[in-house]
Amino acid sequence: MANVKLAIIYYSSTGTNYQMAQWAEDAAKQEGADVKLVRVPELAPMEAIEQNPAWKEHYLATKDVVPEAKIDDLDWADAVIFSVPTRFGNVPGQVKQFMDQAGGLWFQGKLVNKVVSAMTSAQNVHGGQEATLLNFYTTMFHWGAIIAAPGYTDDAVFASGGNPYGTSVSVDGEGNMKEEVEGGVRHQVKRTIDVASKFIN
Ligand SMILES: Cc1cc2nc3c(=O)[nH]c(=O)nc-3n(C[C@H](O)[C@H](O)[C@H](O)COP(=O)(O)O)c2cc1C
Repeated sequence: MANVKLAIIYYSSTGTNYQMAQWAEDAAKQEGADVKLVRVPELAPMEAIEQNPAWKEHYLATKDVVPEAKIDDLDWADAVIFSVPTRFGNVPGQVKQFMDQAGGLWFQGKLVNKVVSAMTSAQNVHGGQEATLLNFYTTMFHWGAIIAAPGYTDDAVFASGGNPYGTSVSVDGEGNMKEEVEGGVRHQVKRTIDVASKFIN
C-alpha cells in the first residue's frame, strides 16, 4: 500500500497557522504519510511587516527555515491540508496569489481528485472563520478536488469548537489561541489521509 503524499500548505503572519500546520505535520507523520510542510510566499513589503513586531518576528523566524510552497507541490501531492488566516472573511492575498498560479495544472486536469481540507483562524470567535473556509472551498470545486471536511465525524470536532468545515480557532491580541484545537487538527489530518488512501490504492 503506497503512502499518501500530503502537502501541508500554510500562510501565517503571526504564527497561529504555522502552529496548526506543525500539529498537522506531526499527525500526518504518525499516520505514515509522506509529508511536505511548506509556507505560502510572503508578498507584503518589509515596511509593512516591520510595523507589526509579531509579524516581523514570525517572518524572520520562518523565512529561512520553512521551504516556500511551489505549484509543483500541488502536482506532487495526493492530498493537501491548507491552513490560512481570515482576512475579512476570505483568504489572504498571499494565498490567492499562490492559488492563481495553479491555472496551468488546472488546465492539464492535474488538480482533479486531489483530496483537500482547510483550516483557519481569526481574531474574533465569530470573525468569519466559516466564511473563509467556504470561500476557499469554492476554488476547490473548480479544481474538481474532493473536499474531506471534518463534518461531525469525531468527538475532537466538538471539542475544538464544532466547525464542520475545518478546524478553526480564534486568537487574542497577543496571538494566543483562545480554544484548544490541536485534537481537531489531528483528526482532520487523519480523516484527509484516510479519504486520500481510498483514491491512490
Ligand atoms: C487585513 C486583515 C484582516 C483581518 N480580518 C479579520 C476579520 O474579518 N475577522 C477577524 O476576526 N480577524 C481578522 N483579522 C485577524 C486575523 O485573522 C488574525 O490575525 C489571524 O487569524 C492570525 O493568524 P496568524 O497568526 O497565522 O497570522 C484580520 C487581520 C488582517 C491583517
